[in-house]
Amino acid sequence: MTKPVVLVAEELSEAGLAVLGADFEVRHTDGADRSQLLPALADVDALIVRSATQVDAEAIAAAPKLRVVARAGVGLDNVDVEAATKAGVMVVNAPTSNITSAAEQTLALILASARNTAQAHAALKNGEWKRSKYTGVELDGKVVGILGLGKIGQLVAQRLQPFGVELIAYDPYLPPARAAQMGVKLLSLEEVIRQADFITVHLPKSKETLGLIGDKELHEVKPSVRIINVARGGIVDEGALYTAIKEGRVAGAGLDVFAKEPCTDSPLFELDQVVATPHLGASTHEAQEKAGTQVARSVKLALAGEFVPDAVNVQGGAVAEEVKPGLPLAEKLGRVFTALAGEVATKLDVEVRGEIAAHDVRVIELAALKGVFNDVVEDSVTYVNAPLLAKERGVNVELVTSSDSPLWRNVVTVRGVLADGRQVSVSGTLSGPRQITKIVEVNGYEMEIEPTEHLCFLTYADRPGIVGVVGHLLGEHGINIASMQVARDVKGGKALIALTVDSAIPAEVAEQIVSEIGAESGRTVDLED
Ligand SMILES: NC(=O)C1=CN([C@@H]2O[C@H](COP(=O)(O)OP(=O)(O)OC[C@H]3O[C@@H](n4cnc5c(N)ncnc54)[C@H](O)[C@@H]3O)[C@@H](O)[C@H]2O)C=CC1
Ligand SMILES: O=C(O)C(=O)COP(=O)(O)O
Repeated sequence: MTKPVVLVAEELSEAGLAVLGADFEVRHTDGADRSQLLPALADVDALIVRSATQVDAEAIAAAPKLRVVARAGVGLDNVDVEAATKAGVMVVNAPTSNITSAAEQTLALILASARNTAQAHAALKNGEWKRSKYTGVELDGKVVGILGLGKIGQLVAQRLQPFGVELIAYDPYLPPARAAQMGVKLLSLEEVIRQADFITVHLPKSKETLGLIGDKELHEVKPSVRIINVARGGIVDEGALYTAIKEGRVAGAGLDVFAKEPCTDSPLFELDQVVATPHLGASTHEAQEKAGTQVARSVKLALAGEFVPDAVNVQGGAVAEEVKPGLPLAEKLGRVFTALAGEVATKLDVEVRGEIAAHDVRVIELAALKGVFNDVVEDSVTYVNAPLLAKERGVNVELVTSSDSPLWRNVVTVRGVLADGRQVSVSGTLSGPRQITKIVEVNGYEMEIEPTEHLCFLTYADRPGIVGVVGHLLGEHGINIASMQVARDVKGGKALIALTVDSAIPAEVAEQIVSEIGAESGRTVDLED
């Protein structure tokens, strides 16, 4: 059997590679070099990157087998998550792996900026003993403004507390009470900018944050302000910062990140007030070990078809052990539903009843949707793009849960309303100690069949002789019946035959059966992949 291919496009820790182990074919490439990256993507199942590889729509299109993109770190601004989602590709990151390192790097740059450490060091190594030129400022008693009080912003706040600073922050998405618990006062961006002696940026790069600190803002700061950016280049406009420092409107800056990286020739590097590092926030042994092992674990889970807690483009929370067996069941029910419906429903309810409903079962809804669209679209359908496909087709999906399940311990139902108002439903359960998949209801008829690869459902007017005709016609075409069940609403009313057969029933045979028994509907379902 060929092993899944994992393409490592940037440096990954030895510990991360060790977690991948021998079950995968691990290949390496230089992700920053497009001429290497794009051809290398042709047959890979997983891609591992850091910040230097642009995983854009072009890269995703170049990887038809790709199932997961793993970012060994935090920022996902180099990954087109939307394009990945459309292609059904899972995106994961390692959200806590390097936050301590990034926070410590922030402290290093705040202190270095306050005390001119780097500049004095360079001068001394150059044979210059200059003391007054490098007179700095204390942190004690100063106001530090944190932009983005998320994971790293909070670690920075904690670490700054003992320095005797006053902490203020701008983060409209954080409850003020949470900030207050940490001794941080939440203010508007304008107030933070006006009051701070140090401004430290810990925002994600997005349309809203790009250029957030630009020329206008840099005209409103205290001239003594020092600006630190260990988040993403471009959130502080580099041109505006250069001019502000040159004009004495900003006292200094500590920069780890740049709008375009690698960056070796920024005009900012000419300024003595600027201390800069080449995106080293996450570059510690500890952070790299954590990032490498976390993403390697996620890649393994993703390629094993398991739910991945760190996936950023899969809805739903952690999956309880009790819920896991329900996933293939729900997927199968989704496929049977589409075969029965013959079209995409306008309204779809995924009902989960019984003991498992006590858990977070949102993933069951995903699995059902995956099944519903499996035979509808050409592209591969995954937990990632299934909700998107439903949305694109205007299907109104609802998850209904209830602890009440009178007949079965747990039962999952996929119920839909079609464009002409018809209702279609199929329910299933996992039965007995061996947890055998059973279909227990179709369109309101109770039954108990084991869904094998080939199924057939016939609805007709209840009368004698039908089973014989169906058996005879199938026999004539060499199709062996594995099981058959007949259910009806009332004697002489509407009846349903559910069949499992050993080989696919060709369309013309199904049509012949429907016509000979005058069936209201006949649906065949082929569940093999
Ligand atoms: N220099 C380096 O090597 C590293 C840089 N980073 C970067 O640090 C930044 C922060 O990372 P985390 O703290 O882990 O992220 P996070 O998601 O935990 O925190 C971001 C905070 O920003 C806030 N926020 C988001 N959009 C906002 C907006 N438009 N206006 C105001 N606030 C907004 C959020 O509410 C959140 O509290 C990211 O840009 C990440 O890429 C992360 C690790 C290492
Ligand atoms: O994790 C992040 O967001 C970082 O900026 C770290 O980037 P890196 O993995 O060092 O290229």
